[in-house]
Order: sequence, then structure tokens, then C-alpha cells
Amino acid sequence: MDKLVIEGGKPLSGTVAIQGAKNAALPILAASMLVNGTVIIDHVPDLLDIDVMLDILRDLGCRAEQIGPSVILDTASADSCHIPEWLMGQMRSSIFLMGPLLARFGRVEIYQPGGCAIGERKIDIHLRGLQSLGAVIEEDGNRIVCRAAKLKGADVHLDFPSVGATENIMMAAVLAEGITTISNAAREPEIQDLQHFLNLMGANIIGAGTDTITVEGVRSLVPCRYRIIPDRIVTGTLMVAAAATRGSITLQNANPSHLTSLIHVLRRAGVQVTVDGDIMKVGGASRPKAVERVVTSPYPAFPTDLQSQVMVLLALADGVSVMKETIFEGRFKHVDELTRMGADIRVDLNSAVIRGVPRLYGATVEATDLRAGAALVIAGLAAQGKTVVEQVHRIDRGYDRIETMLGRLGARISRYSSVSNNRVVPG
Ligand SMILES: CC(=O)N[C@H]1[C@@H](OP(=O)(O)OP(=O)(O)OC[C@H]2O[C@@H](n3ccc(=O)[nH]c3=O)[C@H](O)[C@@H]2O)O[C@H](CO)[C@@H](O)[C@@H]1O
Ligand SMILES: C=C(OP(=O)(O)O)C(=O)O
Repeated sequence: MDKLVIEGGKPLSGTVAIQGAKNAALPILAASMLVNGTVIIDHVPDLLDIDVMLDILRDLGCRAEQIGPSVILDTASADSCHIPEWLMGQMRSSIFLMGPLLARFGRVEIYQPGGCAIGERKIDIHLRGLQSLGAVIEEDGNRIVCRAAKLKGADVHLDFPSVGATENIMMAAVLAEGITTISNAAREPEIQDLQHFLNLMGANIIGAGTDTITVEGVRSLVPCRYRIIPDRIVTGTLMVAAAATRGSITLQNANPSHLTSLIHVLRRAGVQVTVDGDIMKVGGASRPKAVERVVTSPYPAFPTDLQSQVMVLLALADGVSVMKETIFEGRFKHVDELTRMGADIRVDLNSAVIRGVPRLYGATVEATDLRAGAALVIAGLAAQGKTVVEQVHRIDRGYDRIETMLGRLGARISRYSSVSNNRVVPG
């Protein structure tokens, strides 16, 4: 597996444009299965998870091509509703195909999805939602078969505002007979993006972004061309990196309204954030201040996907901070790695008590999952000396050439290939 080598201690400076959002692009690509024809999706990031989604779509019989930031997807030749176990196991987002395939073929045969080891990540809310729409589900070990000659609109209440379940049920309901109401729905911006995409194809959905989504079933959809929203987690990662290195950066094509909770935490830490339309400037010339308590919760509260990155900033802050993780039970794996870099963090159940230290020191560390990996990269950028981050494929799931992006901001970061052990020169 590739590794990143970082010479730390250099404040980030410069300007970068934000990539398209992984968590919007993945369900939107899956939702394309609801239409018969060619869709073009623009501003799609070049990521391992996108490669896997396109492989799955090809396996289902689609023609899929990624040309730069655009994906051209022809779903007309799709003729399978079965996703092999080895493809399902490569990422969590393979589950997004359940709703669309069921709606299109009346049947879907899949396996439990894979993905980063950050918690148990059950799919019971997805399955109960589809059952409410009339699906009959059989589970046999890892294998799941779901059938419904014709889905029927229903009132679906989610026990928890699961992002993926909200999206899966929305997608299944688009071609169902009658009206579906999803209550206690997740409110993430990526759900609004999915609504915009589906409505552009002729769906009739209102309410995404609130906790009640109403989908009035339509007979069929028409193909469209659509541009993915900017990635709020990549934006947030860069903002934290600027603050942790005490640099000053400008982010273009960002959506600051998706990052209100992070901006609030950063300002409490003494970081300067200025917003002008889709441009954000972030500067952190002095040592950050501790933030008494940060709690991850569903949107619009503080996102779990930025928990590990912000923990690095707090590890360098003046004072004691507490970070509470309420979404995933296994999302503190970066703590051991940060401790090896000199951080003083104690985990007690789902809270981490972070005693800020003046500096971190370079070490060889492992990206245990996507965002843990991003946090270690930030730690490496801020640390004194050399940091080696191993298992970079996990970071490649969500960051489009992270070393190129950070290199543009002046970071001293290089990728070394696992095959040749040579430095990979950015293309
Ligand atoms: C591709 C994508 O958009 N991924 C995001 C999505 O993941 P994902 O859609 O998987 O996250 P969910 O909102 O579904 O999961 C939140 C919590 O609910 C639990 N749960 C979920 C579904 C279910 O059927 N049963 C159940 O118990 C999960 O184990 C977890 O503890 O939202 C997460 C929470 O913001 C983010 O961290 C992920 O980056
Ligand atoms: C957990 C994440 O993604 P996924 O749901 O695709 O595993 C993430 O993006 O941080």
C-alpha cells in the first residue's frame, strides 16, 4: 500500500478549489439506475470509492466512463439486479444500489456492504424502510434478497436519522405508486443534492434538508446532466489543516453554509474564518485555544466526519478539550497514532479528553480509516520532523490526490508507491 511522507512544521498558504462531494456523488451515481438512458454527472472527484461504484454499475450492465471530473453513465443496457459479494464488500456505499435496483427490476440480490471499520454499521433502518414500501426481504447469512413487484408509497418513520437509509428510501420511493413520507429523515446537504438531481430527472420530492421528506411517485424519469456540490468534509479538513499549521489559506468553490458548526468550533479555538460567497479564508497565526466540548451529531450539528481532524487541532491547543463521538462507536482509532506523535489524549467510552501539547513530533503512523488518515496527515503537517502515513488507500477513498492538493498549499508531502517504493510524481 502507498504511503505519504510529510516534512512537518511549514504553515500552509495559498489557494485551492474544493473537489466535488464523495457523499453526494455516490448516491447520485446509484440513483442514475432509476432512469433508462445516459446521464452526465459533473464535478465528480477521482476517488477509490467512485471507481468501485463505477465497477458495480458496469457489473450491472451499464456503460460508465469517467473523463476528468465528468462521469458519463449509460444505464439503458443494465440487465442485472445482483451485486457480487466481492464488490459489495469494497465499500459501505454499495448499499445505495438497493433502493434503485429494487425500484427498477422489482428485485435486488446483494450482500452486506463493506467499508471502513468505524463501527457496526447495521442496515436495519434501510431494510425496515423498504419493507414499509412493500418489499419482501430474505436474509441468508451475508446475502440479502429483496423483492417487490411494485413498491407502494407509505409513511416511513426512521428510528434514527440515518443518512444512507434516508437516501435509499427516497430513491426507492421515486417510482413507487403513491406518496411516501419519511419522518425523522437525515438533513445532510448531500440529501438535498440527491433531491435536486432526482427532481431534475422528473421526480417529485420536497423536504430534503428538513426532517420530513415527501416523495410523490412518478411513472418514469428522464436523463439529465448534473453538477455535484462541493465536499464539505474536504473543505473542513483543509480549514483545520490551515489552523493546525498556523497558516493562511483561501478555499474556492466552497459552500460555507454547509460548515456552520465547524466554523463555530474553529472561531471558539481562536481561528480566523472569513466568508465571501463561495470563498473562505482561514488563518491561524497563533496557538489554538482549547474548546471545552465538541459533540458529533447528525447535521446541522458537528459532523463525525470531521471529528478526528479537529481532534488534531485540539491536541495542539492551549488547555483541555473534550470531544464526544455519538455517531460511530469505533471512531477513535486515530488516538493511539496521535499519542505516538506526542498528543495527550485519554479516551473514556465515547469521549476523548484532550490535553493540548505545544507540539507534535513526526512518527510512522497508520491511516486506520479514511478520516483518521486525514487527521494523521494534518498532524504530520503540523508536527516537528518527518511523519510517514501508511495505508494511504484508505485516504484515497475520500480525498482526490491529497498530496497534490496539499502540495499546492506549500506542504512538503510526497507519495511513495507500495509497488516500486519510488516517489510518485503528481500528474
Ligand atoms: C456515503 C455517506 O454518505 N457516508 C456518510 C453517511 O454514512 P451512513 O449513511 O452509513 O451513516 P448513517 O447516518 O446511516 O449512520 C449513522 C449511525 O446509524 C447507524 N445505523 C445506520 C443505518 C442503519 O440501518 N442502522 C444503524 O444502526 C450506524 O451504525 C451509525 O452508528 O453518514 C455518516 C454520518 O454522518 C457519515 O459519517 C458518512 O460519511
Ligand atoms: C465514513 C465515511 O464514509 P463511508 O460512509 O463511505 O464509509 C466518511 O466519508 O468519512
